[in-house]
Amino acid sequence: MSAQLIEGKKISDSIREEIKAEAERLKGEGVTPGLVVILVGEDPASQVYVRNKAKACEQLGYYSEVVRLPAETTQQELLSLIARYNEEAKVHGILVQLPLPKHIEEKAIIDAIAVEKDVDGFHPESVGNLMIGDDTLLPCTPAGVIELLKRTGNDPAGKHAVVIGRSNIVGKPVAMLLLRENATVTICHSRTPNLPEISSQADILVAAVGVPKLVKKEWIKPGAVVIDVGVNRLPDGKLCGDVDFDDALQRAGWITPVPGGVGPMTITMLMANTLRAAKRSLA
Ligand SMILES: NC(=O)c1ccc[n+]([C@@H]2O[C@H](COP(=O)([O-])OP(=O)(O)OC[C@H]3O[C@@H](n4cnc5c(N)ncnc54)[C@H](OP(=O)(O)O)[C@@H]3O)[C@@H](O)[C@H]2O)c1
Ligand SMILES: Nc1nc(=O)c2c([nH]1)NC[C@@H]1CN(c3ccc(C(=O)N[C@@H](CCC(=O)O)C(=O)O)cc3)CN21
Ligand SMILES: [Mg+2]
Repeated sequence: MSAQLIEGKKISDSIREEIKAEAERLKGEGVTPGLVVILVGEDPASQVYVRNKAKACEQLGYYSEVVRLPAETTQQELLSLIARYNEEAKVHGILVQLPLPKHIEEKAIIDAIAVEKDVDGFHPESVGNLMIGDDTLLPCTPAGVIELLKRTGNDPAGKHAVVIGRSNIVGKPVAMLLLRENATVTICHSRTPNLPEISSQADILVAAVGVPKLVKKEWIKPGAVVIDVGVNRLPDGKLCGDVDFDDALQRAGWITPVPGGVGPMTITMLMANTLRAAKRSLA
C-alpha cells in the first residue's frame, strides 16, 4: 500500500487563481490589496519565507513592501513602525516575521498590530474570535491545513484528529479549527507520555513539532490522513518534515510532502487573508 499524495503546491496554485480573480475585481473598485512583511535580523529560514511571500504578492498583483531591519532594532522602533503601518491606507495586512530577536517581546509586538490588519491571526482578539467561533482572520498555517483536508475530500467531521504540538501559531489554532469542523480532537505535546499510542488512534494526524522524522510508521493508523506541518533543515541542507515520510508512505492513506505540502498553503492563506482585509476596508 502506498499513500496518496496531498499536493499542497498544486492545490495552492489553484486557490491562487481564485484569489487573483477576486483581487482583480477588487482593483476594479479602486482597492489594491496591500501587504507589508517586516523582518528583523538575518535568520536564513525567515529570509526564504519572506521572499516567497513577496513573490506571491507579485504574482497576484498586490501592493507589497518588505521591511528588513537590523537585529539591533529596538522594541520601541519596531512599535513605531507598526503604528505607522496601522495608519497606512495602502496596507491592509501587517506581518511581523517570527521569531524576533530575544530583546524584543513578541507579545508587545503582536498586540500592537491593528486587529483588522492582523493577517497572521495572532492578535489576542483574533485568537479570541476563533475560540468563540466569530468571524475573523484565521491563522494561515492552520487555515491551510483545513483547506488541504477539505479539498482532498477528507472532511474532519466525525473523525478523531490528533495534533502533535501546542504552539500558538500552529498546534493550538489548528486543534481549534478541527474542533470547529466537528472532529474529536486530541492535543499532544512534549509532556505526553504515550505519544505513539495516541497518535496511532488518529484518523487525521497533524504533526507540528519541529523534530525531523519524529513520526514513524508505527505511530500511524492504517489509512490515516497525515498532515506534516514541520519544516526542518537537515545538516545536508535538505528540508524535511516531522514525519518520516518514506516510512509513513507505507501506512498512511494520504500524506503531505515536505516541501510542497503545507508550506505553500500557508502563503496562499496569507494572500487570502490580505484580500479579505482589503475587502473589509471598503465596507
Ligand atoms: N509549513 C508551514 O507553513 C509552517 C508554519 C509554522 C511552523 N512550521 C514548522 O512546524 C514546526 C512546528 O512549529 P511551531 O512554531 O509550532 O514550533 P514550536 O513553537 O517549537 O512548538 C513545538 C511544539 O511541539 C512540542 N514538542 C516538541 N518536541 C516534542 C516531542 N519530542 N514530542 C512531542 N511534542 C513535542 C512542543 O511541546 P511543549 O509545548 O510541551 O514544549 C510544542 O508544543 C516547525 O518545524 C516549524 O518550522 C511550518
Ligand atoms: N509572523 C509569522 N507568520 C508565519 O506564518 C510564520 C512566521 N512568522 N515565522 C515562520 C513560520 C514558518 N512559516 C512557513 C511559511 C512558509 C513555508 C514554505 O513556503 N515552505 C516551503 C519551502 C520553503 C523553502 O524552500 O525553504 C514548502 O514547500 O514547505 C514554510 C514555513 C510561516 N511562519
Ligand atoms: Mg515557537
